[in-house]
Amino acid sequence: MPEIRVEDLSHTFGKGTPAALTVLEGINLTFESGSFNAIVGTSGCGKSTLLKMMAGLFEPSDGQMTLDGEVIKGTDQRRGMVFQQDAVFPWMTVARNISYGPRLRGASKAQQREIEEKWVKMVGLAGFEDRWPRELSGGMRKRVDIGRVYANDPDILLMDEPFGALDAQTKERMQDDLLDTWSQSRKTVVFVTHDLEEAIFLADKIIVMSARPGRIHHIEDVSLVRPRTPDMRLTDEFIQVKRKLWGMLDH
Ligand SMILES: Nc1ncnc2c1ncn2[C@@H]1O[C@H](COP(=O)(O)OP(=O)(O)OP(=O)(O)O)[C@@H](O)[C@H]1O
Repeated sequence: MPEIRVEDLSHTFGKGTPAALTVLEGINLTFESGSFNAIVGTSGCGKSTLLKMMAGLFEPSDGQMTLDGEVIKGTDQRRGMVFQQDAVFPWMTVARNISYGPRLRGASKAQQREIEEKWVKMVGLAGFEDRWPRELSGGMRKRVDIGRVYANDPDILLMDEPFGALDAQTKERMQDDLLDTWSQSRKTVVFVTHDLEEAIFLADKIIVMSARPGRIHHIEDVSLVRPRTPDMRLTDEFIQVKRKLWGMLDH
C-alpha cells in the first residue's frame, strides 16, 4: 500500500556554511494509503520544501522519508508532482501532452490512444484533444497538467498549490473535479496550499505548520462526509474548523 512516512526529518539549506538556513525541524508524519492530506502554513514555513523532498527532488539533511518502507531517493514514476505553474509542453497537443509519460516509457500507439481517451475525459477536456496549449485557458492547462500526471498512474500525487494562480470560480470547479477524479482512483494525495477553505474542502487530514523553522503545529482530522459538495463550505462544521485553524496560523 502506498504510504509515506516522514521520520525525524529536519532540513538545513547550506548546512555547515555561514549561510545555513534551517527550514524544517523534527517532522514526523504518516500519509496513509488512499488518504487526501493538505499541508497549510504561512509563506516560507517549508511546505514546498517538504513536498519536493517527497517527490525526491532533493534529500533531507537529517531523518528520512519512506514509501512503503523504502527510503525515498530521487524521482520515480510512483510519485507524480503538480506544480503551481503548469508544466504543459506548448509544442504538443492536449492529447500528446497527456500521453507524454507513457510514450516515453514505450507505450504502443494503441495504449497511448487509450490513455489519452481516458484521461482527456476524466479531467474534463473532451473535445479539446487536438488543441494546442496556447488555445487553452489557465484552468484548462491545469487540467492537462493533472491529466498528464494521472496518466503516469502514480501511487502518490504531490500537489504544490496547483490552483493558486486561478480565479476563485475556476478554482472551486477544479477542486470539485479533483475530488471526483480522486474518489475514483483513491491515490494518496499530499496537497500544499495556504488557502484554508481549499484544505478543509479537499482533505481528510490537515497538517498545520508553524514557521521558522517549520514544525508540525497541529493535525486536524476533517470529518465532513464524502462526497463533498460546494454548499458544505457554508455549514457550521466547516466554518468552525476554519476559525480554529485560522487562529493557529502565524499572521
Ligand atoms: N534551494 C534553496 N536554497 C536555499 N533556501 C531555500 C531553497 N528553497 C527554499 N529555501 C528557503 O526555505 C524556506 C522555505 O521555503 P518553501 O518554499 O519550502 O516555503 P513555503 O512554505 O512553500 O512557502 P510559500 O507558501 O511562499 O510557497 C524559505 O525561507 C526559502 O527562502
